[in-house]
Amino acid sequence: EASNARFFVGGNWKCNGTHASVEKLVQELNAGSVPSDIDVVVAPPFIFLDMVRLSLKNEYQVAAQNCWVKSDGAFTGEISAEMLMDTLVPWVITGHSERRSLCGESSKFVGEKTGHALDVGLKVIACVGETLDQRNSGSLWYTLDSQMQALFPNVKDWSRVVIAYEPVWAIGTGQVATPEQAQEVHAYLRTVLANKLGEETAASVRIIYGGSVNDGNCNELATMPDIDGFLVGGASLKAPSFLQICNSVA
Ligand SMILES: O=C(COP(=O)(O)O)NO
Repeated sequence: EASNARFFVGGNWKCNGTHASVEKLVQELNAGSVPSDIDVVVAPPFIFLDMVRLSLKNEYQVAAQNCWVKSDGAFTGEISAEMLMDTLVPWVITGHSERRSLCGESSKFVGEKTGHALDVGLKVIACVGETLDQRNSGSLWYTLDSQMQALFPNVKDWSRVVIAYEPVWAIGTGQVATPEQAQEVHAYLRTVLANKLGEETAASVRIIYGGSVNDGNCNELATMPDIDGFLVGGASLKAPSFLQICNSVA
């Protein structure tokens, strides 16, 4: 049973970086300090994962931004969960909305991928979130519920899962969800978990918010009872902002 820190802050670097910029970012993160009682996990592109894992100080952990749904084999271009375990990468992000939209990943596929990653031994940040159309057309709760229900048949060990709520309309737009909007969805996700797993397990699963988080809006968001941290995109590429966000949740 993983003994999880109460709060979790992830940094999703997405498809960004050069050796030089990654080296600089790692140096700046190593020069900074983060609270010891939170999990801080950065997700570089695959090609920089080993370099970052080896050069980041122990206060930080690393994640892959994705992995394949099956074990090693004839899957050209894919990286397997087994390879991540073998290279000592403990975390993986699954179901990011950019992969759902750009790579056609269905909730069923994300559920299977999440289950496989956990079965292999990884810890998973599983992403859910609605588009603006889904929110405005009244299918917000249906969308979130179906994304969550796809996880349950595959996930056996919820102690190694973090749920990231990332409204698509807030990702990369500067239009952050209000604390009330985020709390409303996080509370709903907590209820979905409780209905399936019981209150105790539901309370132990970190539900983190992502979508235009920055050092100016993180403090108010962090005060919400069901927001257990963040999954930060753009602001995670700037060490001062990311460090400020990490220190806002403690
Ligand atoms: O996709 C995101 C959020 O990105 P931004 O912070 O750039 O909106 N996290 O995984």
